[in-house]
This record gives sequence, structure tokens and C-alpha cells, in this order.
Amino acid sequence: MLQIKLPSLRYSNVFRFLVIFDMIILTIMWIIGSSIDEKSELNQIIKFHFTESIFDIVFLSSFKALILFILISEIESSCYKIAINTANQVKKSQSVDISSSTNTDDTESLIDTQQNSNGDNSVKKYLQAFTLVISLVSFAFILVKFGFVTNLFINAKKNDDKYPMSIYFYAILITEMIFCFLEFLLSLLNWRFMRNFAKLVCSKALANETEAIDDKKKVNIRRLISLSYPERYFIFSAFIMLIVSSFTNIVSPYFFGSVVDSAVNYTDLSKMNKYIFYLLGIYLIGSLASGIRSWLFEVAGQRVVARLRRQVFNAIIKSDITFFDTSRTGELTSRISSDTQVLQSAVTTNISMFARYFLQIIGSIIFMFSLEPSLSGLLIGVIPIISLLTVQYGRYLKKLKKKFQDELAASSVVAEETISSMRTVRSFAAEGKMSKEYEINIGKSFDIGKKLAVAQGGFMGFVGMISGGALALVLWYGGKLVHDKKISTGILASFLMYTLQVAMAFAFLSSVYGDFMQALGASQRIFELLDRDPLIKLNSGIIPADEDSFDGSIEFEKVDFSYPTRPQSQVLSNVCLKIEKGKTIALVGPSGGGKSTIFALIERFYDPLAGSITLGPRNFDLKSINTNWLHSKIALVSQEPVLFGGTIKENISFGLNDEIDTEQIIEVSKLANAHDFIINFEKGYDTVVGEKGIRLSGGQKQRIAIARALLVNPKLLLLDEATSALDSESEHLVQEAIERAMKDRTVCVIAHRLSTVRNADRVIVLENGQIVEQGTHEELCSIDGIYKRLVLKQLLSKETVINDS
Ligand SMILES: Nc1ncnc2c1ncn2[C@@H]1O[C@H](COP(=O)(O)OP(=O)(O)OP(=O)(O)O)[C@@H](O)[C@H]1O
Repeated sequence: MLQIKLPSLRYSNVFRFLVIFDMIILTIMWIIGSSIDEKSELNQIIKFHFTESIFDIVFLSSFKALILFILISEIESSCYKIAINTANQVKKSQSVDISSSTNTDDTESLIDTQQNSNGDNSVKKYLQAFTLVISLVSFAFILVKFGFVTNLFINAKKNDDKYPMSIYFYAILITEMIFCFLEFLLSLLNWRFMRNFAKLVCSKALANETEAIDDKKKVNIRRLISLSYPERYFIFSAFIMLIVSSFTNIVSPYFFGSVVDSAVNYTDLSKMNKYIFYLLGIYLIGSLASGIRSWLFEVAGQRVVARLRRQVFNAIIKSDITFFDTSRTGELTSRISSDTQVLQSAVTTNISMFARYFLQIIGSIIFMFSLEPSLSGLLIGVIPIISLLTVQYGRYLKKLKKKFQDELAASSVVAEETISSMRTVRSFAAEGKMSKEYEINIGKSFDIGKKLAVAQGGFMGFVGMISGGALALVLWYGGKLVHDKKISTGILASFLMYTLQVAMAFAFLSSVYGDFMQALGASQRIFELLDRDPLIKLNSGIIPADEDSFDGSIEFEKVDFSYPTRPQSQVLSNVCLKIEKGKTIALVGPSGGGKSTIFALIERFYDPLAGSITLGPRNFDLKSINTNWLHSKIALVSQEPVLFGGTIKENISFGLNDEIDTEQIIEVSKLANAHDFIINFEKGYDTVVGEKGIRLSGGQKQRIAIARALLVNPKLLLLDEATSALDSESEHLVQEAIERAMKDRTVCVIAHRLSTVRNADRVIVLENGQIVEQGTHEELCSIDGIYKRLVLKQLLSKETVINDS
């Protein structure tokens, strides 16, 4: 999405700030209040009473903060999308004057139209209504509670009774009431402010005339987490399980301490047995919830990584050919397999771990405070040191992991190239050299891996040391308090368990954070691939309704071209060329003259730099045509056809979506002189041809490629004659197949044989990217030019090949 700079002081930010501020203030007030008030907060949790307990208000504020925060963010992002879509539509249609519409009612009415016709909007409406309901319900709840408590206060005053709540907690109640009122007010204003927000985004997007509106985003934690958005239901359920298991973790030390206290203080064991029973129940629920949580997160992780792999693969295969001119296969496959794997745990399990340990730390600290504030103070001092260190460590890991994945991808390039060209490697006895090259590359990633290991080990050790130190300190100070009879042994035992939990949670949290940062490093290249906009988009552009709109004819008009990877060397200049319907055009000329480039432009692998290429009698510009449609009308038989690892049948029907029946395949194979050799194989058409057709001879591969082209029944056939010598029998069969394929069709052939050029309707001679001669074979032989020289050279050497290749 276009990165539109939004004002920081905007409605959603104010709302988000308010709910978070509400949560923090309430939690702080609760912790302070519960450590000062003699009523144990713990008892209030266990024995909840509407007019006496206060923790429900704190929980309400925290949950509400979480839900409202998410809702407001979602509403804003829907509005943003709607506004950008509106802007895109305006830009596309250009029906509205951009400069004058930015601040007028036009934008507003356009947004309205877009909102009414958009699916995002119905979601947005529900979210807005939900926001209002949540804030209204919380406000109502707090008002009712306030009413009841105030009533009790008044009665208590009259009757000289004890107040139902301490003054601290009454202050919490009033504070939350004010917050709830403000939140409710803001929710009411949601519609109005969001409408203004959409207007603002739309006008900013429209005003930004020079920049295209695209979907590029920065790579950050938010984007990383957004990968798991489609799995939100799994993750949400897993989170519920996580809250249950964290809760059991938080309360279990309390019961643990109670067991110790009841064993020390009572002669009767029944109280201890009761606590043990509770403890067992808590452990059982905790482990069940843990198991389900882990299963749900794992499934979500697997789904995320599978989807990501599909997306990356699709992004790669939909890229333009220029992209493949600059990328290496091994690197791309490494991105799909290795980089995506690193992300798997980060976007699911790590989020869960993060939330789990975070909750555990917060919960444990709250319980520790209510048990013994002075002991807790000791621990709190350690937290900033670890936090600071963790952030630095995370940054370092992110950088290192990106380098590591890059080096890994580089070694995959060597592996892929070696394995896929094993015959060449073997024939040059280059195994040793390739092995050394791989070793060097893998050595580089290993060196970074070692640094990663040192960083991880060192950091974990450091965190362990700090946690151990904190534990010893707590033990020493706690022991002193027990000795002075200020706290019971049970409280110390509970406290030590909480300390251990917090220390462990910190250690895990740091390591999870490290993993997260590593994933961020690894994800950079993946997002680069996903964000890449192909220069030539597949499956876009017009599909002519009329089948006759392309009859095979094609025209080049003053075409200039150079490859994007080598822009300084012009490969075609001022090429004017007409391929008429039903005619055969032969392209000849010295090697490197630009013949294959002409084919590449007809296939629209690239676009010309200047001039135009038009199709059919209605002169459709090639750039405006849907490329998939184009490729269904044109077939290319190349010099060295590439087959895929499947069966012969699959190879012949390759790329055709409809079910092709075997009869048709046999028919085209017969025409291509392939049927006889195919049925001689044991499995006939179901014979597997091996990777890239390695189990077939050159001539056989060519005949299969011809059968493939015949099955497409193209309007235009592009043929690159083989230069590699086949034995005469095979050559005869291939030649015959080619002649049959060319019959009654528009053909453009890169000719290497005299017989082909003789039969062509027109011969075009290309040299250094320019058409230097054209005419029939006889016409060109009658002038003293390049063509005549080529023919003479071929006749003198008694070869059939005509080009200088
Ligand atoms: N993908 C590419 N990227 C950059 N330059 C290229 C690319 N393909 C070809 N070229 C360059 O473009 C020029 C024309 O190449 P082209 O393959 O069209 O010649 P050709 O006449 O078909 O040669 P041959 O008969 O040897 O196949 C050559 O100089 C070549 O090096």
C-alpha cells in the first residue's frame, strides 16, 4: 500500500492511547492499592464479591483495552483500504480531476460509493457496532457497580459500619468510570472520525500524482505477524488455551505455598490433602490446555508456511523473464524451502510463547506483590537490565540471520547448478572443483552460524546468571524475613517458585525474541519476492472476443530493443517486419544477430524499447493483449526442447488446461513421427522421460516438442531449427514432422537448413540487430550480399547448416 504519511494525532491513536493508558493506570493502582490495603487481593480473587472485589474492574479494563485496540486498528485499516481503492479507481478512470477533487465533495461521494459496494465496508460496520457495544457494556457495568458500592458507602456511614471497599479501591472505581465514559464517547464518534480519516487518506493518495499506488510495505514485526492473519481462528483458540495454562501456572505456586504452610502449621493433614487435590486439578487442567495450545499453534504454523510457500512460488513463476535473467535457480529454491521454514515458528509458536511468558511474568509479579512487596522490589530491579540487553541482542541476531540465509542461498546455487548439470560436470571431471566451491560457500554460512551460536549461548548464559543471582538474592532476603518471623515459610516457598517462574519466563522470552528477530532477518528476501511487481503482468490485458482477431499475422514497426540486463548494447534497431497470414518467414543471419530476440519479443517475454508490435488484421498492440491468451495462440518449438520429468503423455499435453483425450495425443504424435518410437517403449505414452527428458534422444525430444506444438494448434508457429547434427534417419523424421507442422499455418522459422529457406515465402537476413536483406531465396541469391555468402559457404563445405552458428 502506498505509504501515506498520516498525522500522529488522529482519532485511532487517541483511542488506542486511551485504552492502553486506562489499562496501565488501573493495574498500577491495583498493585499499589493491594499492597497497602490489609485485605488480601488474593482472597478477593478466590472469593469474588460484586461490591467488595476490585480485580474484576482491572480485568475488565485489560480485556477491554486488548479488544478495543484490535477493533480500532482493524476499523482503521478497512477505512484505509476503502480510501486507497477509491483513489485507485479515480486514478484509473481519470474521470475526476485529481487536483481539484482532493478536497471537494467528490472524494466524499466516491468514498460513499466505494463503501457501499465494498465487502470491507460490511466488516467495518460490524466492527464499529461491536466497538460501541463493548464500550457501552463496560460503561454500564462500571456504573452499576459504582451505584451499588456508593449505596453501601452511604449506608455504612449512616450505620457506622465498615466500608465495603477501601478508599484506594473506590478511587480505582471512579477512575475506571471516567475512562469508560471517555471510551464510550469516542466509540460514538467512530463513524464520523473514520469517515474523515478515509477522506484524508483518499485525498492524500490522489494528491500524490507522481507515485504509483502500490501494495509495497515495510518489513517489520507487524507485517511478519500479519502472515498468520488467515489462521486467526486457530490462533485465537490457541490463545484461550494459553490463557488457561498461564493462569494455572500463575496460581499453582500459591497453592504450593499453601500445601507447605498447612503441613508446617497443622497437625491434621486434611487441609494439606485438600490443597494437594486442588494443585493436582490445576496441573491437570494446565497440561491439557498446554497440549491443545501446542497442537493448535503447530497446525497454524504449518498452514502459514504452506501458504507462504505457495505465495512465494506463485510470485516467482509470475515474474517477468527479466527477473529470471538476473536470478539464480538455487537461490530461489532456497528462498522457498529454507527461508519460509525459519518463519514458520516465528509467526505462530513464537507469538504464543511470547504471550505466554509475558502473561506469566505479569501475573507472577502481581501475585508476588500481593504476597510480599519488598521481596518483589528486588526482582523488578533486574528487569530493565535484561530488557535492554535483549533488544540489543535481537538487533544483532536479525542482521546475522539475514546474512546467514543469503550465504545458504548462495551455496544452494552451487548445489543446484552442479546437480542439474551432472553430465557436464562428470565429463570434465569437475567434481573436485564443484565440491570445493560448495565447501567454500557452505563454510561462509557455517562461520555466520558459529557467530549465531556464540551470541545465543552467551546471551542465554548471561540471562541465566542474572536470573540465578536474583534467585539467590530473593532466597537470602526471604530467609532473613522468615528468620525475623515477618513472613511464613509457605510464603517464601511460593515466592521462590514465582521467582523461578519469572526467571525462566525471562530466559525463554529473550530466546523467543531472538528467534523472532532472526525470522525478521530471514523474511526480508521473502517479502522482496512477494512485493515485486512484474514488469509484464500475466493474465491481464484484453482477450479478443472474436477468435479471428488473430490470424497468425504479426507486424514489427520500427522496433528498438536491448535486454534490461544489458541496456547499453542495442540488440535490435529499427526492425520493420511483417509476417503475413499463412506464410512462412525464415530468419537467417550470423550468430548473435538477434533472431531469437525476435521470437522473445513475439512471445512477449520482453517489451520493445521503441516502436510497436501489432497482431492480426485489427492491429492489436501486443502490450494490450492478455499474455495467457497470446500463448494459447502461439507455439514455440526450440532448438533444444525442454521436457518435464513426467510421462510422455503429460509432456505432449503440457500447458493445456482442458482434459485432452488420448486419441488427440496419438494423432498429433503420428503427425510428429513420434508415435512409432513411443509405442516401442514398454509403457508407451505413460513412459516417464526423466528429469528434463534425459531418458530420450535429441531427435525423440524434438519430435515430442513438435507433437506438443501441434496439439496447441497454434495460429502462429515459431520454430527454431536444430543446429545439432542428428543422424540422417532421425533428421529425416524430424524434418518430415516439421514440414507437416508448418503446413497451412503461419510460421516464422529461424532457419539453419538450405531446404527450409528455399521453401520459405520470404527470407529475412538479420545482422547486428538490423534487417540487412529480405526477399525470396532466388531474389537474395541474385544479389551479392550476406545471404549469398552464407549459402556459398554452406555449399562449399557441403553442409546443410546455413548460419554461422
Ligand atoms: N537474456 C539475455 N540477456 C542479455 N543479452 C542477451 C540475452 N539473450 C541474448 N542476448 C544478447 O543479444 C544478442 C542477440 O542474441 P540472439 O540470441 O537474439 O541472437 P541469434 O541471432 O538468435 O543468435 P544464434 O543464432 O546464435 O542463436 C546477442 O549479443 C546476445 O548476447
